[in-house]
Amino acid sequence: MTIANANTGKEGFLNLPDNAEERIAGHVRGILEALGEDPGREGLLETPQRAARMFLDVFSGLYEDPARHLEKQFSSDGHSGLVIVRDIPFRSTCEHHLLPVVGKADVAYLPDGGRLTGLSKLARVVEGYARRPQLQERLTDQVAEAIWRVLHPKAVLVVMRAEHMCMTVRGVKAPGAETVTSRAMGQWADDAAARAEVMALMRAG
Ligand SMILES: Nc1nc2c(ncn2[C@@H]2O[C@H](COP(=O)(O)OP(=O)(O)OP(=O)(O)O)[C@@H](O)[C@H]2O)c(=O)[nH]1
Ligand SMILES: [Zn+2]
Repeated sequence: MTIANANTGKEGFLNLPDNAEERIAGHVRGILEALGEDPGREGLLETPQRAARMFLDVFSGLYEDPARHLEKQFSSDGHSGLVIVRDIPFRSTCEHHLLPVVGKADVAYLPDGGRLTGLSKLARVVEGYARRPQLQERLTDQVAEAIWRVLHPKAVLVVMRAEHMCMTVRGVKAPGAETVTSRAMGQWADDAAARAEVMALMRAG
């Protein structure tokens, strides 16, 4: 499915616009010129094209549906306990400043007696949504909602911890400040004690 804005819709993704790399490179050249730099000097000659490839790489999640990774499912063979994959590293980009966000995600779900997905698929979903201009809150919601929608579990909990370079290299300059966001769905949204238990397991040594 293709929709107008991948980050305002709950599902879907964009088509890569025509000549995207060339157009981005032209704008990067314009930024360098506006800064008073000389885009013709040796060190900057290939920078517009290189930066364009970088943007297309870090925003590649706009052009895919990350939830599709969860469609690869298999039988739980009777396992009815929860599944946690923790400390999944991710890199995203804050949509306000276009600076990196670097962090870790803990993803947990309680299978509904039947289907499991591959562990790596949970990391692929995080990666896919992270590769968009993001708010950490929206990223957290998108990962939780994709698992809820595709796997139909009894419960989902996603916790993300990240450092925002826009708070580190500029502005308030608070290196080391960590932003923590969470989204619980299903049983864990309603049951605070169960949610606390999962959070304790996420952090257990
Ligand atoms: N809620 C939320 N805020 C974010 C995220 N990433 C960046 N921000 C914030 O977005 C805000 C943008 O605020 P503005 O006042 O418009 O921009 P600014 O003048 O550059 O703000 P300062 O960073 O305070 O200098 C800042 O407070 C950032 O810290 C995020 O993932 N979630
Ligand atoms: Zn920012």
